[in-house]
Amino acid sequence: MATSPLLVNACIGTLIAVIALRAVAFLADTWKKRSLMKRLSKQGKPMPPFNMAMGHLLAAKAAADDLPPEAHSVYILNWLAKKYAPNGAYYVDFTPMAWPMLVVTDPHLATQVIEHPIVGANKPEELYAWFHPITNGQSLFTQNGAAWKHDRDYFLPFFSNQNLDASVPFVVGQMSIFRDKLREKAAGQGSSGSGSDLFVLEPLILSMMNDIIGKLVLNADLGTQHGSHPLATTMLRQLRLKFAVNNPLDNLGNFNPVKVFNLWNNSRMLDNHIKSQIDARLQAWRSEKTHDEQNGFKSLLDVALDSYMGRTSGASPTPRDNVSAAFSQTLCAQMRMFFFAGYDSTASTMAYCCYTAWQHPEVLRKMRAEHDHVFGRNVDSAMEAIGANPAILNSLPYTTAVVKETMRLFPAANGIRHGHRDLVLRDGRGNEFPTEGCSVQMLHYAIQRDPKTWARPLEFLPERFLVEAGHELYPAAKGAWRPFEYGPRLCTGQQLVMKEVKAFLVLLAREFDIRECYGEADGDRDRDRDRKKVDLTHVDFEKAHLVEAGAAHPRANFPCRVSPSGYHASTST
Ligand code: HEM
Repeated sequence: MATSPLLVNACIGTLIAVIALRAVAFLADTWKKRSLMKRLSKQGKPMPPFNMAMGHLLAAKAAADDLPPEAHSVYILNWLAKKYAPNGAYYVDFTPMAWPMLVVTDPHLATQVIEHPIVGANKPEELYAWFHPITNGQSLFTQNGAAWKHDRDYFLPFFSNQNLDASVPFVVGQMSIFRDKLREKAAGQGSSGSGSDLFVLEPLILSMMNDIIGKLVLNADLGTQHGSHPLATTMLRQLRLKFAVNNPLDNLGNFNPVKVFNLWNNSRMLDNHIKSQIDARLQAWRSEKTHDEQNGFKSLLDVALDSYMGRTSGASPTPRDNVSAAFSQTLCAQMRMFFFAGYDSTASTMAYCCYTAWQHPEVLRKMRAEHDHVFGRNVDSAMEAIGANPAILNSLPYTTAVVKETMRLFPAANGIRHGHRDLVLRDGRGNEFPTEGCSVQMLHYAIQRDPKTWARPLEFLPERFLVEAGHELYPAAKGAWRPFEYGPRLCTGQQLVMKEVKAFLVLLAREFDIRECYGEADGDRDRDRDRKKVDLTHVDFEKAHLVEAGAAHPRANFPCRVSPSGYHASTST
């Protein structure tokens, strides 16, 4: 049957109308944002050179051109801050790549943000689109108000110290598998005779963290340290796609239909995996009704199902017997978020600890001595000791300082809030920074390397976290160290992270020597570039500078060689 020309015309007409309407809405929105920046610019507020057509995109391009090719966008913001934010904050508008922002690089101003009763608790709406490929729905990262409080209550019991400590034996068990892999590498003694063959460390850490978080969050045995698992590989593929381009001007790639399809397809696969795990845990929950309570820790998913089904919630007198479709959808998005948040930034922090600690022999010496002191000289028994008594991890002040100093220099994330007309930030000299109409981005990288706050800011000095106020190394401002942010929206996983990273260092520090091999790994890259050297000036000369891959990660996945440290042999005399 021939299609009616009228119908075809109607379809084409509708399509054109939809496209036109979207274009008009887009232009109106861009105009509104540009007008705000123009007004702020006229008021003399600090910002890069502005024009109505391009906003600050040309300034971003100038910054990006000055940076190594893969550098994380925090370096663009930091580069602009050095030029345009003499008083600790500046405005930028990268629409349509990002939304108008007040970028804060001063801890006093950041403290005003998170202490504000409205702004301190509110995330910008636009963040939803950023997280969408990862979560496919609202999650604690993006929710606000009653919805955020309501959902958060499902998950908080998981993060009790008691439950986290109960998970530690499992965590160290997975770390031991990772340790065995490093032993194999170290025993291999590569062709150079100076440690293992060159390899990239971060994927091994990511697999370990996948397995840990798969269990802690989803009660699933992913086994990625022994082989691949579709949940982990799909999440990784999704992150790679999302961050395939990191020059702000290249982000137009998001309009590429193939990329859009692949993002959608990965998202569908992630939903299927998580939903089947929710169903599996629901079945387990039902059958456990007639069995004993679980021993040990409870996974985040089990905790949430418990709360929802009314089993542990005094608020709901009548226990439910099934999950609603709406709750299932919410839970799926939250689980996707927790899976990502749980493994990605922690793995990055662990890789950075290997980069920082092993480059500083004196730091390594002190950390090893602390481990000897707390665990005795038998390296193998330390993990058992931690499993048997997780609280022992609280007796490691120097190791804690190493982790904190690493997170100061290489923060995996940032803090962001939604501005409000009631909040105008004020610095000590009376400069004012209205927040209405902007997201307020607290740039951890800049705040944590600010020379006004930190003595010798680019040096790796764990001692700064051990000295008293008044000491030269003591940070000169409250809120200067904020990798987990502060206030009501601070990181829910902070305690878990600290336990995991400290255990990780106890596992590695005395047994291995780890040598970063960026120079060697870059040999090929530099040859490809006709030996044109990559300029590291604006990434503070860090070979392992941050790149965008979910959370911020060390460039090139941290190429290194490992070898047995011979530590105890050398200290036994
Ligand atoms: C090194 C590891 C981690 C770092 C550096 C980190 C950093 C952060 C930061 C900076 C925020 C606040 C964002 C903002 O203020 O806009 C945050 C929020 C959050 N983090 Fe983490 N995180 C880490 C690991 C984890 C882990 C292991 C989990 C859970 C398993 C987790 C769960 C969350 C959640 C749920 C939020 C949102 C809190 C809320 O708004 O209620 N994070 N994280």
